[in-house]
This record gives sequence, structure tokens and C-alpha cells, in this order.
Amino acid sequence: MKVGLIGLGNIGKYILRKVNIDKCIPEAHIQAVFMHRKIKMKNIDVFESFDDFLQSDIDVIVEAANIKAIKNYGPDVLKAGKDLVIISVGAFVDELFEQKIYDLSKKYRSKVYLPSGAISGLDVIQAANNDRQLDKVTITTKKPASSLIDEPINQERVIYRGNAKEAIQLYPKNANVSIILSLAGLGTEQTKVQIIADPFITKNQHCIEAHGGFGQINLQIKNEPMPDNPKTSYLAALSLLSTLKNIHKTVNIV
Ligand SMILES: NC(=O)C1=CN([C@@H]2O[C@H](COP(=O)(O)OP(=O)(O)OC[C@H]3O[C@@H](n4cnc5c(N)ncnc54)[C@H](OP(=O)(O)O)[C@@H]3O)[C@@H](O)[C@H]2O)C=CC1
Ligand SMILES: O=C([O-])CC(=O)C(=O)O
Repeated sequence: MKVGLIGLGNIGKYILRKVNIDKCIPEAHIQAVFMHRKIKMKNIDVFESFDDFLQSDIDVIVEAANIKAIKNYGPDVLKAGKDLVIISVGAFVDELFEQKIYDLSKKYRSKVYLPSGAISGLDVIQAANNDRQLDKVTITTKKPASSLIDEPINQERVIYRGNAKEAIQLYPKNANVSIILSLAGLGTEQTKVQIIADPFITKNQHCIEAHGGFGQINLQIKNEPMPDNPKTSYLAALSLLSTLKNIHKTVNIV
């Protein structure tokens, strides 16, 4: 599997190291990286031109950049018939973008993979929603205060209460989880979100509560942060790696 990577920040560097150096996925190799500024790397093609990147010898493209980048480049990836893995799932709050991705992937038979990222429980939410057995979904994200606000605080503070549609506009680097949860379940308007800044914690915590005809679920996950970007949970990078690993599997746990 020849992989192209968009973005070489915290998650991108992790994926590059795990795939090309540690050989975690024996059949995969990252052949090319697209960056919006020039850098040189050993043994890998770095492109500043997206067209040249797209035309290089790659068949799967992994986005590890940001919402703006995937909105700009995602549709062209699908038109080129390449498969696409998206971690900045917040882009799907834009319904026109979402529709475009569905239409193009169908038209060009390109597959799109959306990793579970920094949360768990999407299997339950998706299954329950199938037969309208899901009534309410809430996610409470609690992060170290410095990841969410600039001013020092000495007690936890609820900085946002509302829905996923609004949360991702206000916190595009912290609320991607609310969008993948919305896609699996009740949509961005019905998925309730609370974001809390806490000066006393070091882990990124997400608490998902849902109920309906299926029963109820309460999930709490406490994620280690990535060293270079503590806003991002280590699990998000692991989840992306796992998605890549599973792409060509013939037997899947779903
Ligand atoms: N789905 C989920 O659960 C989660 C999703 N995320 C999302 O994953 C994404 C990556 O996270 P992370 O690695 O921590 O972020 P970083 O900010 O560490 O890295 C992003 C990288 O992308 C580069 N970049 C930005 N714009 C472009 C562009 N147009 N073309 C190419 N490269 C670009 C940046 O370069 P430069 O610095 O030069 O601008 C930077 O190197 C973010 O959108 C984040 O919000 C994070 C955690 C969980
Ligand atoms: O990494 C996390 O814990 C969640 C996050 O930043 C996001 O969803 O955007």
C-alpha cells in the first residue's frame, strides 16, 4: 500500500515514524508527504504542489493537517480515484462538504475512512441508531485548561455548552470528536456538547452518555496527550494507525 500524507505535525510525524521506520504495517509505506511549506527529508518525496503530490505513485492518502486542508484537498483526492483517511472530521459539519464527499466517493469508487479518533463507543451509537433506538447523545470533553483557554484559572470552568454544530466552529482543534459522534448518531444539531477547562488534570477526558430503546451507555476515556501537541490525544494517532492497518484486511471487527 503506497501512502501519501497531508500534514507533518504531531500526528503526521507519528504515523510516518510508525509506518516507515518501525514498520508497524508491513505492507504499507509512506511514499510522499504534502506540506504547505518547503522542507527536505531523506528517502521521501515532499511536495509543495498538491497536483504533483496527487499524481505521484500513491494509492491511499491520509489527512493529518486540519479542517481547512481537508476541505480544500479532499474532493480532488476522490476525483483522482484514491482512497482517503480523514482525521480532521470536523470538516463534516459542513453539509455541502459531507454531501460532496459521499457523491464523489460513489462516483469515483474511492473509499473514505473516518477513524474513531480520540473516543470510543461509536460502534454502540451507530448500532443503536440503525433502528431509531437512540434518543439522546451527549459528550463532555474535559482538557487541561492551557489546551482550551489563554488565561490562568484556579478551578474548573465550563467554557462551552451547546451542540456539536456550534462546538466545532468555536473549538476546531478540540471538538472533532463531537463530529464523529454526530456522524455515527444523531447529527450535529442533536448531539449535545459540553467543554470544560480544568487546571488540575493532565489527560484529555471524554465522557459519552447515550440512551434510547437500546438501553444506555456511559463511557469515560482518559487519554494521554501527545507530547508535541497536548490538545491532541495519543489515542487519535493510534486510531489513525489502526485504520491504516485495517484497510486491506479481509476480516474486520466492526
Ligand atoms: N478526530 C479526532 O478525534 C481528532 C482529530 N484531531 C485533528 O487532527 C489534525 C492533526 O492534529 P495534530 O497532528 O495534532 O495537529 P498539528 O497542528 O500538530 O499538525 C498539523 C500539521 O498540518 C500542517 N498543515 C496545516 N495546513 C496544511 C495544509 N494546508 N497542507 C499541508 N499541511 C498543513 C501543519 O503545518 P504548519 O504547522 O506549518 O501550519 C502541521 O504540521 C487536527 O485537525 C486536529 O484537530 C486531533 C485530535 C483528535
Ligand atoms: O484529541 C482529543 O482528545 C480530541 C480533540 O482534540 C478533537 O476532537 O479535536
